[in-house]
Amino acid sequence: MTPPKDIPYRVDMARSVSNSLSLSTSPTSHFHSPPSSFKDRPQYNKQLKPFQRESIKVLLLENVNQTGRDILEQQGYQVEFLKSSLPEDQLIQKIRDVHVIGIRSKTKLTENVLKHARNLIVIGCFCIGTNQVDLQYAARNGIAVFNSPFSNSRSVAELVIAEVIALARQLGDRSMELHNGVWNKVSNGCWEIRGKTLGIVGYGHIGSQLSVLAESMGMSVIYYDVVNLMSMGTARQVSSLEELLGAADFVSLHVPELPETKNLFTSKQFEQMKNGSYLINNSRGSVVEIAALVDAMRTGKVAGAALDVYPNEPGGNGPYFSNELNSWTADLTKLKNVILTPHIGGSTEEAQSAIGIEVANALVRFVNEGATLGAVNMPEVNLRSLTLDEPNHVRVIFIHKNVPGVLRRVNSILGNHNVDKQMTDSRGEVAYLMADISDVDQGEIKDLYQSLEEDSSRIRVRVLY
Ligand SMILES: NC(=O)c1ccc[n+]([C@@H]2O[C@H](COP(=O)([O-])OP(=O)(O)OC[C@H]3O[C@@H](n4cnc5c(N)ncnc54)[C@H](O)[C@@H]3O)[C@@H](O)[C@H]2O)c1
Ligand SMILES: O=C(O)[C@H](O)COP(=O)(O)O
Repeated sequence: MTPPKDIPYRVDMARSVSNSLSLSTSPTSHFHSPPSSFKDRPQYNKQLKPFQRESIKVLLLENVNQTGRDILEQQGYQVEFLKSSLPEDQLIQKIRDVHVIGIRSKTKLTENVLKHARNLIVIGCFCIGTNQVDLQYAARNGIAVFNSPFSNSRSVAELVIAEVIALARQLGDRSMELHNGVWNKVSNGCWEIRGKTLGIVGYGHIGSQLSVLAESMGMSVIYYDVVNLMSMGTARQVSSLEELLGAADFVSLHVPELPETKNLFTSKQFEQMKNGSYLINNSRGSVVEIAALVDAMRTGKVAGAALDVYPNEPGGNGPYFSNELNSWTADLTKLKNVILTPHIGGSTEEAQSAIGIEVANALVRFVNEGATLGAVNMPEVNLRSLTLDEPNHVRVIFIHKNVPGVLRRVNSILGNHNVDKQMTDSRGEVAYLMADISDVDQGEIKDLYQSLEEDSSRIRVRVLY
């Protein structure tokens, strides 16, 4: 593995550089050991060096909204912005030096990519889903991951409502025909949605929002979820997916990508659906086996489908939706009453603007203050504002393996100073300690840092001053 060059310390713009220590890496020092085993990593071999906010390098992929870019640039960070995601080899090159990366649903931050990220401290998913990131690997290497849990939920729910009506009225086909000069006025197989039953699979942020909208348009709503939930309005939770499929005229999927939701819909589930019902998938492409859907539509079992997500999706805009990407593409695109959209469920001005603000602010709080509130892979730890303007105040962040004896050792190190406040929490194998300490002379910061670095439980140390 490649060595880390810098560990981002908080930059205190008010402090003169001459007051600060500096951190540089020897060419022989190294980086994280294979995280799964938490093997001892070679120790960092460096001198403390504070760097300015301007030292923080941020890579934003996939056209992250301007709101998020503005927030990060206003901090003085170096922000590189790209409109699309990157293939793995290019991503590995780019991720080597950055401290922060912002992505959306396309960029795969696998172990193979992350192990090259020698300076990375935080990942921002400017979307809801985090399935594209190896969250465990990131946590075990002290890399926090943030997302925006519900800023695009309403946008997705509204799209589903549009799709329910569009499928019921075969709008896609009629529009396509007229674009091709064909007048085809039909009522056969076209329906009102009033009084029809919508079956929602996954009743979380999006599913429950959809429930409210559907009821307000006169639909009956049933839902299936693996947890017991409070129903919105007069919606009713059913006890099995099979029960839902046997009763719903429209089935809409809103589950996350998980091992349990992979191919949740295969020929068995299509068989269980009502004759002439409709399927809508705005969740993840892995949830539906498309070849089975194609079969179910050819037999007429399913009367229409709207898909926004696919097993393989292109990394950027262009003529890439072909059989090369997914072998069933040609079959699917020939079917009648199939609405295909390019993963735009959350793509509205409102959603993208809100996500940009939410995730960028979380990144700034983490980089500048170490706060992990809202992190999806780390314990949530926060302390009230830093008092670094006061002389000799330091914030210590110690991300470590969740094993016995660490607090005793760490507190004996911190106890040489005055611990003003401290918080620690753990999540699985990883624990996060944050402490504000005073009575620390500038000359003592290096020793403090190195003592923590040398602890066998250490995943990552940051000293903000
Ligand atoms: N198309 C898009 O642009 C778009 C936009 C936003 C989100 N999404 C996708 O939609 C998913 C759902 O979003 P959300 O915000 O509603 O998530 P959420 O976490 O709020 O809700 C998901 C619900 O699914 C339930 N669930 C999990 N496994 C299940 C299973 N096997 N069977 C039934 N229910 C199950 C959970 O208990 C939870 O209630 C996201 O994970 C994301 O992948 C897509
Ligand atoms: O997870 C999400 O929020 C959606 O899938 C949207 O992803 P996107 O930001 O890549 O459009």
